[in-house]
Amino acid sequence: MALSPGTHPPLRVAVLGCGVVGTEVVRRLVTEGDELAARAGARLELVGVAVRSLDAERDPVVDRSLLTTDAESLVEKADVVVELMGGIEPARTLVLRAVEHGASVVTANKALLAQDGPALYDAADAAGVDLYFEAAVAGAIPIVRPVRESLAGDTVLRVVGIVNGTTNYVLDSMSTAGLGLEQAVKEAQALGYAEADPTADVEGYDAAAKAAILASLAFHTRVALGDVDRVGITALTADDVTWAERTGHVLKLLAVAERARTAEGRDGVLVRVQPTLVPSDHPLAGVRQAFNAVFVEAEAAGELMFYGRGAGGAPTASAVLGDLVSVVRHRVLGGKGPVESSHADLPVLDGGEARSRYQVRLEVDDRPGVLARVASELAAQDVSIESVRQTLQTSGDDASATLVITTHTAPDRALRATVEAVSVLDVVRRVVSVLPVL
Ligand SMILES: NC(=O)C1=CN([C@@H]2O[C@H](COP(=O)(O)OP(=O)(O)OC[C@H]3O[C@@H](n4cnc5c(N)ncnc54)[C@H](O)[C@@H]3O)[C@@H](O)[C@H]2O)C=CC1
Ligand SMILES: N[C@@H](CC=O)C(=O)O
Ligand code: NA
Repeated sequence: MALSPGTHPPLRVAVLGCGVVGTEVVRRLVTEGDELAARAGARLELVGVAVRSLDAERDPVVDRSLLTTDAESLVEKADVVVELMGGIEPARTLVLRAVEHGASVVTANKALLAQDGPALYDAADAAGVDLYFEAAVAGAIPIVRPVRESLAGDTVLRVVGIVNGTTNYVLDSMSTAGLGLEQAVKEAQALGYAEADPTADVEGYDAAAKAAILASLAFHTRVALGDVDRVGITALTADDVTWAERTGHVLKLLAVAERARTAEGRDGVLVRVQPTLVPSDHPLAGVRQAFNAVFVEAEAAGELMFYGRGAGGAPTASAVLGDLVSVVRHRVLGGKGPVESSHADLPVLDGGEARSRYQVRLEVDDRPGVLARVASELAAQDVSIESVRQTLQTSGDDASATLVITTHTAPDRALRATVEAVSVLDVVRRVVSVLPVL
């Protein structure tokens, strides 16, 4: 059956939040109205835009007569609610209220989904409406739909990605333009990439929320923000970036979600976000500025890679509008999108079970026997060394050396124990950094 906007009454769309993404969603609703109607099978009538302030300066594309500060009443008169306010409350209450009133919901709010996803899915399921959230992970990149639908017949083994545009922009600027962290974050904010509070970006919470969503979809298991082992980028220094380059790597904040088996044979999933050394010839090393990329490894499909703009108003609006057309098509033709799939219910394993190669950088005394003592601590934990690089520094009479040790794959737990043992050796002045290597 062909979709015809002429035969279906218009569907009422409410937009909650008119910031970076909300403004771009409104723009496309206004400028692409005919085309969207033809694709969706009904006109999308924008019935209101919930804002905090009616007087704030706004892009002229936003019709001021549609603005309201009464979001609660707005959601009650909509067929589809597009939540772009961010944060937990009042977004959560408004989404639930929308669903209770029979509206489908499209949201970009990864923080809310990673905290309260199951309650929202349950409510949408009970009400027989759609909950779509492509924009919540990696902005414009289609990744939620491929994992949730295209790979529904496969077994996903691992998902590895750069899923936060702000931190990728910051690390890229530190490496290529020599910017400091603070200045780079300011630029990312000005470009509309950062969260309202950029701490969510630089401390890795935003990437962790996205990792939790991807892991839930990929492994048919509920994974929440608190299940994700998370390290942000705030402790990284210009020196870390330089050393990464010297050793043939690029520093990236990576999200990794994978199936794993413990030494005792227990199956589960591991989900972590951490600064990682990516070999410079790896495709993820070439992901620059605020771009994102996600690798998916599945049993039958093999390796898949998704790349594109992970942040910014217009790219994110693209994903929101795609969802909007999908949920409207369901309204027009009947039917519903996928519901939550959490039947596998795998345990989320402790981060200590993760296995990786590591690069450990130490500042040590420059005297005979130092390397042997450090190496024997690694051997004691069964961590084997792949390579060692030593650089001498002299300042007056003081001679020290930087030791960069790359290990073979080792359990995170063993690596941590090794680093602790090494750090108290009298010849070791400082453990400068410990980073996993992809
Ligand atoms: N900016 C980006 O690149 C991306 C953002 N997202 C997500 O999209 C959502 C929106 O992000 P942005 O547009 O960047 O944020 P923003 O901070 O630019 O916009 C949010 C807007 O919502 C308004 N708002 C907040 N609470 C409100 C309330 N109670 N009532 C009415 N209005 C309220 C704020 O005043 C602000 O104008 C967030 O969930 C964010 O995580 C997702 C992907 C990319
Ligand atoms: N702040 C986020 C926006 C997109 O999700 C980011 O920087 O990636
Ligand atoms: Na996406």
